[in-house]
Amino acid sequence: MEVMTHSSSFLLPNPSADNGPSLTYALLLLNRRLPRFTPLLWKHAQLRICADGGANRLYDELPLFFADEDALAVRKRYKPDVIIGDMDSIREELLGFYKNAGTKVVDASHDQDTTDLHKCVSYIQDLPILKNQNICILVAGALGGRFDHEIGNINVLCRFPSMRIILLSDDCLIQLLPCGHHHEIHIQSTVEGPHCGLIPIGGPSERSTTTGLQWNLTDAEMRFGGLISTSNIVKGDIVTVQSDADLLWTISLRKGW
Ligand SMILES: Nc1ncnc2c1ncn2[C@@H]1O[C@H](COP(=O)(O)OP(=O)(O)OP(=O)(O)O)[C@@H](O)[C@H]1O
Ligand SMILES: Cc1ncc(C[n+]2csc(CCO)c2C)c(N)n1
Repeated sequence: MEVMTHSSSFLLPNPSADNGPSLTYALLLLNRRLPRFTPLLWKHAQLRICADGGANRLYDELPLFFADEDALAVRKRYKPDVIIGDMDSIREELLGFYKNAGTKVVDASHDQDTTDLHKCVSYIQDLPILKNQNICILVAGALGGRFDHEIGNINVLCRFPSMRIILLSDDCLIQLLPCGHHHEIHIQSTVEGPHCGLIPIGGPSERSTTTGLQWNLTDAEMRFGGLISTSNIVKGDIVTVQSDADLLWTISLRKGW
C-alpha cells in the first residue's frame, strides 16, 4: 500500500528543512478570528485566498499582529490573490479596497448550495497552473463558533478526500487520512501535541491499526456511536495509521511558540 506522509512543518519558520513531501501551500482565510500564526502561514503560501467575510478578518485583524506599523501599510502588504464567495459578508468598501489593490474577485452568489470554503477549494482544484503541483490547503479560522460552520468545514475534508486540506485554529488542526494509504505522520513536537484523536467520520471502520500513540489500535473497529479515539497521546516522533475507512486526524497545537 502506498505510504502518504504528513507533517505540520508549515508551522515552522522553515518548512523545507523538514524531509517531508515537497508541497505548494495555499492559504484560505475564513470568517473567524485569525489564528496567531497567520503571518507565518501567509509567508509560506504561494496562493492566498479569502472566503467572503475572511477578507474582513484580514483587513481588521492582520494589522494587530504588527502593532508598531501603520495599519494601511500592513493592509497593502497583505492583500489576497483572490476573494471567493457569495459576497454576503464582505464589507462593500473592502471589496473596493482589495479590487483596487489587484485582488481577483470571484462572485459565486448564484450557488446557495455549497459553502464559501467549498467554493474556494473547488476553485483551487480547477486552477490549471496548480494541476501538477502537490498542493496543500491550509484553512485558517476553521474551528470554534457556529457548529454548522464547523461541521460544514469538516464536511469539505470529506467532499475532497483526494486533496490535502488542513483545518486550523489556535488550538488544534484537523485533516483527513483517506483510506487506501498507509499514513505516516511526522510529529513536529515543538509546535504540536501531545493530545490527538482519530475519528471515523464518514462511516464505520472495521479495521484500524496505529503505532506511536499511548492507546494504539490493533485491527480495531471504530464507529460513531461506538469506539472513537479521543484524548489519545502522541508518544513517538512518527505516528502511523492504517484503516479501511477515511479517518479524521486531529492534534493539539502547543501554546507559546
Ligand atoms: N463561526 C464559524 N466557525 C467556523 N467557520 C466559519 C465560521 N463563520 C464562518 N466560517 C467559515 O468562513 C466562511 C465564510 O464565512 P462568511 O461569514 O463569509 O459566510 P457565510 O454566509 O456565513 O457562510 P456560507 O456562505 O459559507 O454559508 C464560511 O464558508 C465558513 O467556512
Ligand atoms: C439542505 C440545505 N440546507 C441549507 C442550504 C443553504 N445553504 C447551504 S450552503 C449556503 C451558503 C452559500 O454561500 C447556503 C445558504 C441549502 N442550500 N440546502
